[in-house]
Amino acid sequence: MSLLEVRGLNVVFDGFKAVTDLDFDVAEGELRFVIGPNGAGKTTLIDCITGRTRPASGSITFDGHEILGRKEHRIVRLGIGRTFQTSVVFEELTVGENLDLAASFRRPLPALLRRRRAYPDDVVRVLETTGLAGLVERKAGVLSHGQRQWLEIGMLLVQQPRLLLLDEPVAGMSRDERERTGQLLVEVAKTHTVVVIEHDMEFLRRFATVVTVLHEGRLLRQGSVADVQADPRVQEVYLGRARKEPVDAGN
Ligand SMILES: Nc1ncnc2c1ncn2[C@@H]1O[C@H](COP(=O)(O)OP(=O)(O)OP(=O)(O)O)[C@@H](O)[C@H]1O
Repeated sequence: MSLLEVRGLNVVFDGFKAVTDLDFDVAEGELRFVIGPNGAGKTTLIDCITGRTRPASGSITFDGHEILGRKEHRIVRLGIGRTFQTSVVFEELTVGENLDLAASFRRPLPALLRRRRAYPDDVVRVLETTGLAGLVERKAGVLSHGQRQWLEIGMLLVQQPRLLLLDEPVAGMSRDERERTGQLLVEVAKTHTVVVIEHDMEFLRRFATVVTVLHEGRLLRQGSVADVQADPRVQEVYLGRARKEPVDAGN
């Protein structure tokens, strides 16, 4: 049984079919990449999984339980965390405070109200995983773009989700930042299941194993990076429509 199973998903916005008959499976421990040109339905898929958008029909099970129709905060509590394309950090708080606040989601109220001298173990662990330990007292508002993205991933990790859904985590990053992010995702995927929406083909070639390609709300292709790049339909979709980044067959 897959950790996440999407079956026959259909999403309609004012008569426009954004997602059509989509099946999508992710096994526990996978690091899965989802690509597709603008408007392919990638974010809509994540919105359905997280309870933000209600589909017209279909089924989504997480660990065998139907989650369609559940409220967003209940889905978070089941262990599904997501990042957004826009940032959600508190700029006036430090890196440590942002993580502590995110972690407090799992703590009882008395622990929240008590002033602590040191950060709790889960926060310290995530500071190390994300490479932000040296910036713990830095205000989030002055972080670089990459550091801010790592903080957001950290804010998910302290909530101990089983499944992380990341929406374009390397968009706007420098080459170095992309490399570090890829390594972070590989590290995170050792203990979590991770689904990453990403356009950057170089990043995919470097870090992806299985890639799901969506196009106009449907599953176009799923396979290894090499399979996906060699598929003429995928090339057509990217070369013919997106024109942003050709999917070349070689490397
Ligand atoms: N709330 C909404 N109301 C109406 N149409 C919507 C809504 N949300 C998404 N859409 C439409 O549904 C389609 C799929 O959008 P979605 O954001 O899922 O695409 P995407 O693959 O994530 O694209 P991008 O790479 O541009 O983020 C698009 O045509 C979009 O305009």
